[in-house]
Amino acid sequence: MARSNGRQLDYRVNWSGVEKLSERDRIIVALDFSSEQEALACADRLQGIATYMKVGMQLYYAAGPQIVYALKERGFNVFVDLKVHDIPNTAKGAMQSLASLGADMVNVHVAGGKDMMTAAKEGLESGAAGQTKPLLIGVTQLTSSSQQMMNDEIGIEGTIVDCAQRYAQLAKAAGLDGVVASPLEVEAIKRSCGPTFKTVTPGVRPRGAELGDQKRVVTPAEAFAFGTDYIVVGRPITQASDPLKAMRAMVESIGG
Ligand SMILES: O=c1ccn([C@@H]2O[C@H](COP(=O)(O)O)[C@@H](O)[C@H]2O)c(=O)[nH]1
Repeated sequence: MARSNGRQLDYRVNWSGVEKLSERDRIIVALDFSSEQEALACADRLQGIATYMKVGMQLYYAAGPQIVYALKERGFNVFVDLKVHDIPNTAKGAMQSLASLGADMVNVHVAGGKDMMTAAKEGLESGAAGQTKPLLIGVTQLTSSSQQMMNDEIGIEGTIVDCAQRYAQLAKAAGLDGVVASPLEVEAIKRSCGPTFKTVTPGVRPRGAELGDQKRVVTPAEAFAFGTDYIVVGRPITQASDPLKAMRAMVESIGG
């Protein structure tokens, strides 16, 4: 990801000029492992083909900030996916701490409300102290949630698309850079929040792959056709018998 004046851009500059980030560079690999060794072994296997790694709760709680430094040293962009959701003061403090890691993307739950998101943004800005601020992304509805679960268990009425769109508008009003949602909601989010408001979309599976706990699922090619900025893919790559082969097949499926 190229940067200018502390802003992250969707292109990078190389010897031949300015190059727009390819779809391959917009695949974020979710390193859901329980140790630094396993995570780095997988990341090293994907060197040269993957550029963006995600450190979620399982790995961060096991390996600590060191895993972020190790991935950055290897040249990867890093999304630290800790989904902060707390009172505004605590969310602000969490973001102040996270800002010093050198991550490229961090996130909060939109359900924490506008004050919490605003405080998180302030924390990130003060923690970054003049250095490049990571993208701040809000989680709308988890891709493991179904329409029925959202309505009957959580008690939110209406469709998931409407909910994701409303949460995205709230995230935008709080100054966030984008949201996590399913690719199925990207068109509605882009329509109401504009094309530069980022969408980061898990719930992506190659055709025929096991869905696991994901409920709102599309293929990588479909996700990019919906206009998403980033897809997040974990198990189809990391749990494959040959992660490099799985990654190559995915890159091929989206046209290289
Ligand atoms: O709504 C959400 C938010 C985050 N995730 C995370 O993405 C990956 C997906 O992994 P798969 O193995 O490809 O299912 C995982 O780390 C989740 O924590 C999500 O799936 N949905």
